Amino acid sequence: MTARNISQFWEWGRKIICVGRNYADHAKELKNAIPTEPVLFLKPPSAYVREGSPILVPPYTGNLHHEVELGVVIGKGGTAIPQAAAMEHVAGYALCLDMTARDIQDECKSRGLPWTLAKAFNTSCPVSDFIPKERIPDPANVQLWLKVNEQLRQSGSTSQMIFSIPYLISYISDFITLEEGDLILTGTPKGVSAVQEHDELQAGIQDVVTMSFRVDRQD
Ligand SMILES: CC(=O)CC(=O)C(=O)O
Ligand SMILES: [Mg+2]
Repeated sequence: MTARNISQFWEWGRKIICVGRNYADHAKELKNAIPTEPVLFLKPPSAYVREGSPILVPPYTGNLHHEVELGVVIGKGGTAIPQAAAMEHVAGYALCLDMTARDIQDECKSRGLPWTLAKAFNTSCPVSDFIPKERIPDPANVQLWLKVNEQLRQSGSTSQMIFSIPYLISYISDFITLEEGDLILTGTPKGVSAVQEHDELQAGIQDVVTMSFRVDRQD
């Protein structure tokens, strides 16, 4: 059996745990309350898409939004991980998009239903190459950006997060055991907006990584 390599964690079939409303400026732009505890939801591993393949607009949405986010790749699993030990469980990072069918999410919210079809569809998690932990020595202070057709839409620092990465790892692992290869999406800063078929998205983490994706309509 060939050994698995964490640098291809998206092929492992592990969980994607997403944190919502972790930036006050984004919570405000969507007129959501500032959370007092992390808001969590999941994407399946089938949500991953890599550069070279398109982001597909599901046929049931008319308002697909980009959300650029720092992803944290778990290298060592655990349950009830104390905050003080949380960073020992991190193998590295990835730049991610939390693609969101905003119209469907709004409808689900108003009807008290889960966000699954708004957040967990195929290609809803574009992901960059794996970034080893050493390349981002201070994940609490890196700049994320996203452009649509060369126009800057999102730019924000992870220093604006409401809940820190150690807090999130500890909080999540109290309820959901973390496993090697899991990915945590840590929330998006303000500037989310709609994308259309044929748009070109580019995103980056300051001088660490960039990635590009084309948007296509799903047949
Ligand atoms: C309202 C949202 O879609 C929450 C979310 O995903 C975020 O990043 O914030
Ligand atoms: Mg998000």
